[in-house]
Amino acid sequence: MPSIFSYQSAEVDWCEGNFERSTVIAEYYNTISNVSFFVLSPALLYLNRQYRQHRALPMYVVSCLLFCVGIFSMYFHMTLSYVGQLLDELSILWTLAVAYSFWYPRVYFPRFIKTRKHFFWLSGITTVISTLMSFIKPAFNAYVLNCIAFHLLIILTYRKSQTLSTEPHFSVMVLWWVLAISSWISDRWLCGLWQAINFPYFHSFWHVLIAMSLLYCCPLVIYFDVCYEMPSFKPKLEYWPSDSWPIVVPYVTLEEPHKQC
Ligand SMILES: CCCCCCCC/C=C\CCCCCCCC(=O)N[C@@H](CO)[C@H](O)/C=C/CCCCCCCCCCCCC
Ligand SMILES: [Ca+2]
Ligand SMILES: [Zn+2]
Repeated sequence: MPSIFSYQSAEVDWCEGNFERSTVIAEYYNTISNVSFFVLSPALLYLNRQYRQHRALPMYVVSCLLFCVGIFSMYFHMTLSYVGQLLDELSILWTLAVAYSFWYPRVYFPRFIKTRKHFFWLSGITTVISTLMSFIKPAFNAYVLNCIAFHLLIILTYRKSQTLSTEPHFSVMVLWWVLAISSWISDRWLCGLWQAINFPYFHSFWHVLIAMSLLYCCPLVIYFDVCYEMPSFKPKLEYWPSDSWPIVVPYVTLEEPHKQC
């Protein structure tokens, strides 16, 4: 019986051929494309440094977890092991749980939850139970995670409809997310077709595209947090290196005077 650490012991195998470019890395492009997460987390911390000064704990914890997502995803695609798959999925689950605990809007708390501390406990208990359940059918976990991402998108859509000033930024985030999820589904469901045309690389595109959508999603979460939870500041979306460049990285700065959200 193979060990849970052994190569190819995972329930899923992505479309890219195994060991085609290396004898130690099972899926070469799926492994190296996770570098996107190693760029994403320091970029978030550096660009949103003004906000980080006021919300140090959430920013450091989420950035560290995103870095861990990159490490575990690399390990998974390198080995295609059962442990790798669970580490990959559980790191995503815990990152989402921590982000929800810190930033989920108070107005959408269930009726029986009165404070963020109570919400923290609710998220913690739900996540521990989900972690235990994730061992039942690991291949199913990814679909649940994508449903949580869709829920996050709905929450952000409600928030955006209340503060129209984020309009183009929001649309660009949705565009990156649609491209990302289309790549993930293509790789999962249409692998035969991509292998027939000798282009089975859509899962590595997913890694880059979901990191791009997170580059837009995180400043949006920060923007709404400043609007609703930090009344003495006014958030402003800025773009690095400059507004006029074709590809930009958004971030949030804080202005002190009156609030207009
Ligand atoms: C101020 C900060 C707020 C941040 C909130 C966002 C928290 C995001 C949490 C996790 C993101 C990680 C996603 C990358 C996964 C890459 C690893 C991977 O490819 N895993 C696959 C197997 O290799 C696995 O099948 C993937 C399963 C699906 C995961 C779904 C993740 C959803 C991420 C949410 C992104 C939001 C984008 C914006 C649109 C609403
Ligand atoms: Ca494969
Ligand atoms: Zn992956």
